[in-house]
Amino acid sequence: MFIGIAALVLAVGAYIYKEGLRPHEILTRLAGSFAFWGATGPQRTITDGSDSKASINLEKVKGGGNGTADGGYIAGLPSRRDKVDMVVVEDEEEDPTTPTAPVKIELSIPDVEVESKGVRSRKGKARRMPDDDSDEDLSVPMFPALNSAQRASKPASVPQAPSLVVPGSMGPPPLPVPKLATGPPSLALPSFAAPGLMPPPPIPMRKPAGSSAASARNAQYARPGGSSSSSLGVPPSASSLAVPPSASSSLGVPKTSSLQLPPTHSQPPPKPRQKVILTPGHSPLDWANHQRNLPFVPLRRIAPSELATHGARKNETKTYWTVLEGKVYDMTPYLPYHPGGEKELLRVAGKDGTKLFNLTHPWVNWDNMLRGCEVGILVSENEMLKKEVTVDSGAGGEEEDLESMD
Ligand code: HEM
Repeated sequence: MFIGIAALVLAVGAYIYKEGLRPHEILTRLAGSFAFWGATGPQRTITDGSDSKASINLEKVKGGGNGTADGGYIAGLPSRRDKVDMVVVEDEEEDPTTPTAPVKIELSIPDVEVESKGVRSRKGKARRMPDDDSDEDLSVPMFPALNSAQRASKPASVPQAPSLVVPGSMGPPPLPVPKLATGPPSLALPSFAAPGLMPPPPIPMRKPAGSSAASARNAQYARPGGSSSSSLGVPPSASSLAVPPSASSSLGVPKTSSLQLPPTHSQPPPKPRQKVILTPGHSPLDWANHQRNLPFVPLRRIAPSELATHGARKNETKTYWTVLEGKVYDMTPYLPYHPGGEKELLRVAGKDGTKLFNLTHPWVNWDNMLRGCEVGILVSENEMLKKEVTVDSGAGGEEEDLESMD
């Protein structure tokens, strides 16, 4: 009896020392302990009168002299917390001071959301709660509570039943957690329980290629025969980082190097700029000023045959026309202002230049730039013939019809 009391006092002292409790905290916990031990019979029943958020925090108060590592019984510390943190069950046969009868702790908490993860014995082995009358996971979490990494590695807990029974002698099967020290009582905490010595979080594993949405997106860039860039998840834009063949050969990089990204043929290599040196006074700003001073030309219908007479060759008119999206422009005054040079501009003289224009510089606002150069709209030969018939029959003027078409 005396030894038992001494051991109890030692355990309490060690517990207070370990927890660094202040006097008022000790009193609070003691009060909780008395309330817990005040239960009668071998079964300890803790009932929270409230109907929600009631919980119990069970901690060891008696046993081998330290808080968690070696022996001792459990102190129930009812509190208003949301979770049951731990239930530590003593191995009865190792502590002669405790009754030999199995001790059952029953928590009767109606309508309480209790999250429990497991039961840890005095030797540190976590035990699963035996299947109760329900198939829910009733195990209580170990103390200290699992860290986020440990929680993540466990299956999600299910809501707890209002009644929680912890048999003292017949514990649930052990959980795969590190074993606690079983030597003489000491204040040494197990590695996973020591503050600041929590196991590091698991290293995030990179998902295998092909399983993620990103790799699925990259799959569309994969070459037909399959390429290393798709399996590595390298976006096609990264191909610009590849060593060009000429450089790699001069650097002595073997062409079959696995480090070299495969060449992509999705886009042709960019052409070097072909801007010409314009004669002074022919800058874009000069053209803007010059365009304002161009004489107004009444718009009219123009057939392809007439357009062809304003081509680069066999041109007696000495004016050069082109068509952009159905509009006929006399680009003669613009020739010396064209940043790409007269020669390039004359490639579309006498024909529709829309396609070549858009292939070269689709960003250029031709409609604005050539507004003063517009001479008419392109119509087919048939339409020109019809119109001539109409004009001959005296049904209105040609220019009026063109305006109504606009
Ligand atoms: C007919 C109306 C055209 C207009 C109003 C026009 C206007 C322009 C303008 C404003 C630029 C400078 C673009 C810039 O700096 O970003 C330019 C550049 C150029 N244009 Fe045109 N252009 C025309 C037709 C053509 C055609 C038919 C060709 C034939 C391929 C052509 C070939 C070029 C070239 C090679 C450049 C130099 C591109 C560069 O800066 O690298 N242009 N043009």
